[in-house]
Amino acid sequence: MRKETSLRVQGLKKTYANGVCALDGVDLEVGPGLYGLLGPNGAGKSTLMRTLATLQAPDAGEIYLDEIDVLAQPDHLRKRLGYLPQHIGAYPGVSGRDLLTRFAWLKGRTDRRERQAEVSILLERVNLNEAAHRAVFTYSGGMLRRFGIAMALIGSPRLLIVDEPTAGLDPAERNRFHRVLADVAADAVVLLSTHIVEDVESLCGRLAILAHGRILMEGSPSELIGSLENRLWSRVVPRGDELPEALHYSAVPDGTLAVVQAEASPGKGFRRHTACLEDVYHLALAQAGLTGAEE
Ligand SMILES: Nc1ncnc2c1ncn2[C@@H]1O[C@H](COP(=O)(O)OP(=O)(O)OP(=O)(O)O)[C@@H](O)[C@H]1O
Repeated sequence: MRKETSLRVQGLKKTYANGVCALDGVDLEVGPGLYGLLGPNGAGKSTLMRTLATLQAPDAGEIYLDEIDVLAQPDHLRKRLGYLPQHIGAYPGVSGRDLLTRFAWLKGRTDRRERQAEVSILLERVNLNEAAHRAVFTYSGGMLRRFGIAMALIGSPRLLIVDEPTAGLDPAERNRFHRVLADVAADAVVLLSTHIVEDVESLCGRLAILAHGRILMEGSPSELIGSLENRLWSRVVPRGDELPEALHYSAVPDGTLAVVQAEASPGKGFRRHTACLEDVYHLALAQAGLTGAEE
């Protein structure tokens, strides 16, 4: 039986040459299953993902995979890593099966029969069997993302890093993609970076909220949501009326829904609001003195 994989990060810091501090002392502990990394644009998610994938070095901090020091021994992680970046390049004319076969060869699958068998299993797993003969550049956005997962899964990685995978996917493709990820997470550590709160709420056993290069909150969706129980109120403010100060606002057909954090009702027209992960996300940003997207 495989030993359970775990990833541990301590005090990770990264400041780019232009002076932007993208990681400001990140601590994380991630076990098997799907772990969500949620944060606004510019929070430092991709920097953290690239650093964990050993594609760039941090200025300070430590990364351990299964108690092995990754910065001292990057090959230990690389041999066990599957990485799906934000963008997959285009490969004109090459079919899905051929491209995957080439990547398998590059990853050291030198035995032809084993390579072919692994490629077939992966195409099946991401539901691309029927499109395997088609050129990859004809794939839809969703098919491309699933193809990316198949590429990342060559060699059965124990750590899969997935950077903002569902942007631009229609609901059916998003669901298909989620099922593939959940299936992979059954026996690997999957780190999913996104700014789509619903993806994390429905998929991830644990999550961290990152902003300005710092972890603001960490826990399971139910723990984090539970901490807001009976503390939220909401009111639909008709269009044109003055908005109350609120944790966050969203457009609804009759005007604007204002969600407020308060121990007792903040005023006329407010009702108890059932907390969801989006409320937690906004609270984390508000407590850090931030709102929505960062400059
Ligand atoms: N190579 C780089 N050189 C200089 N600054 C960079 C570089 N890469 C990222 N940054 C800056 O570092 C900060 C964090 O960027 P990063 O891409 O890690 O955030 P993110 O959370 O992935 O954002 P997004 O959701 O928009 O992709 C941003 O302010 C960004 O402009």
